[in-house]
Amino acid sequence: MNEFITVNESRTIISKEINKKCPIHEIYLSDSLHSYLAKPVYAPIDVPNFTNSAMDGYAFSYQDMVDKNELTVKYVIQAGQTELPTLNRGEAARIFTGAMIPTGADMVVVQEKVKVEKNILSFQEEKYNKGDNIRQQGSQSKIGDLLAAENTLITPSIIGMLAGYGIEKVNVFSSPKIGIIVTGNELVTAGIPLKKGQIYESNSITLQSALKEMDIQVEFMLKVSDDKEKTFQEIQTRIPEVDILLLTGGISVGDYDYVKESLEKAEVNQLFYKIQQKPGKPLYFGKKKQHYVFALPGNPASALTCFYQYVHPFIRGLKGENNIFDFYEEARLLTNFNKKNKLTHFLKGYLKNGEVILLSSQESYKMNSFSTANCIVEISGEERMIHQGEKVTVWRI
Ligand SMILES: Nc1nc2c(c(=O)[nH]1)N[C@H]1C(S)=C(S)[C@@H](COP(=O)(O)OP(=O)(O)OC[C@H]3O[C@@H](n4cnc5c(N)ncnc54)[C@H](O)[C@@H]3O)O[C@H]1N2
Ligand code: MOO
Repeated sequence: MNEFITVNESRTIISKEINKKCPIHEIYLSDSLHSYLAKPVYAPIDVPNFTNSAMDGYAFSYQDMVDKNELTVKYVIQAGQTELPTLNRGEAARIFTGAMIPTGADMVVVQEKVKVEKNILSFQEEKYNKGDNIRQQGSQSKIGDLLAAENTLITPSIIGMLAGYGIEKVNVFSSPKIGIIVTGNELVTAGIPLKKGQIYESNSITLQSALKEMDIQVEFMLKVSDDKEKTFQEIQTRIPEVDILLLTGGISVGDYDYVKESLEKAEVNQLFYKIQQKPGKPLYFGKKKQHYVFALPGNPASALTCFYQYVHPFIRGLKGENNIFDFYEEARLLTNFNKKNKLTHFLKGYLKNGEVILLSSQESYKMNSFSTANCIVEISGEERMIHQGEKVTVWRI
C-alpha cells in the first residue's frame, strides 16, 4: 500500500503542473464564455458615462422645489438624447429612465408622485430629497478602475458587465487540445451485436461529453486492441498531437495491460501512478515535454470519477484557474457509511439543501448510480463507521 501516494499528494503534483497555463489569445467578448481572463480588464470609460435618470418623471432643482412649490415643465428629455437644454430657475423637464440629467436639475421625482396640469408641476408629498432617482456618472466605476482580474472565469454576467463598457475583445487562455484512446479487446461499438465476452465501449463517449461540457472538442477518439506494439505505436504517435492524452483501460497489472509499459517506452515521465483511493487506484499521470498523459482505469465509473477529481481540475488549471481543488463544500450525510479500509472513498451522491444521500451501486463497473448523482462525496481517514449527520466533503458534478 505504501508505494501508493495519497489523494492530497496527487493533488499537489497536479497543482504544480499548472504553473504554466495554455497560450494567450485575444477573442471577441461574445466568444469568451467559460474562458479565463489572461490579462486584467480596466474600465475604458466611466459607467454610467453621464449622470442620468433612474425613473420616468420630472427633473428639476431641489432648491427650486423648496422655494416655489410649483414649476413649469418646459422641456422633454428622452433616453439617447445627446443635446440638452439648461434649466433656469422655476423650470422642470419631463424626463425618462436613462435620459441625461440637464444642467440646472439635481433630482427626479417619479411621475406617479406629482401633479401636472397645463405644464405646471406641483408636489403632493413632502419627502423628496436632493439627488433622488439620479444615477451619477461613474457611480458603478470610474475610468481606469479594475473590472475583472486575471484568471477570472468569464460568465454571462461578466460578459454583460464588460459589454456595458463597450469592450469588444478580451485576452484569454486557450483550451488544451485533448485526445482520447480507449484500450481493450472486449470493446464493441454501439450498433454491432455483442458476442458473449464482449461489452459496449462507453468510456470514450463519456469523456467526450464531459469535455464538451467544458467547451472542448476532442482532437481524436481512438480504440486500440490489447496489443503491445499497437498500444505503444498509438501512444508514441499521438502524444505530440495534443496537450493532454487521455487513455482508459490497460493501466492495471493484468497480463494484457500494456499502457504503463508503452508510456515508459514512449519516454513519458511518470508524475504519479496509483493513488490510495477507491475507485481509481491505478490512475497514472505523466508528462513528455509539455504534453501530459492521464491513463484512467478502464472501469467506467472509475474513469469518470478520476476525470472529475483530477482531469477536470487540471484542464481548468491550464485554462487559467488557480485554485483548482477549492471547489468542494460540506454536507451532512443522510445515511451511515461503513468505511472498510483506509483508502479515500469517492462515492456517488445526491446533494440537496446541504444534505447528501449516498446512492446504492457504488461499484466501479456500474454506471447507474452515476447517472442519478449530482455530486461525488469524498470520505478519507481510517476505517470506521461514518454516522448519519456527520459532515463530509462533496464535489458537485
Ligand atoms: N490483480 C489486480 N487486479 C486489478 C487491480 C489490482 O490492483 N490488482 N485493480 C483493479 C481496479 S481497482 C481497476 S479500476 C481495474 C483497472 O484496470 P485497467 O485500467 O487495466 O482496465 P481494464 O482491465 O482494461 O478494464 C477494466 C474494466 O473496465 C472495462 N472497460 C475498459 N474499457 C472500457 C471502455 N472503454 N468502455 C467500457 N468499459 C470498459 C473492462 O471491460 C473491464 O471490465 O483493474 C482491477 N484489477
Ligand atoms: O480503482 Mo477500481 O476503480 O476501484 O475498480
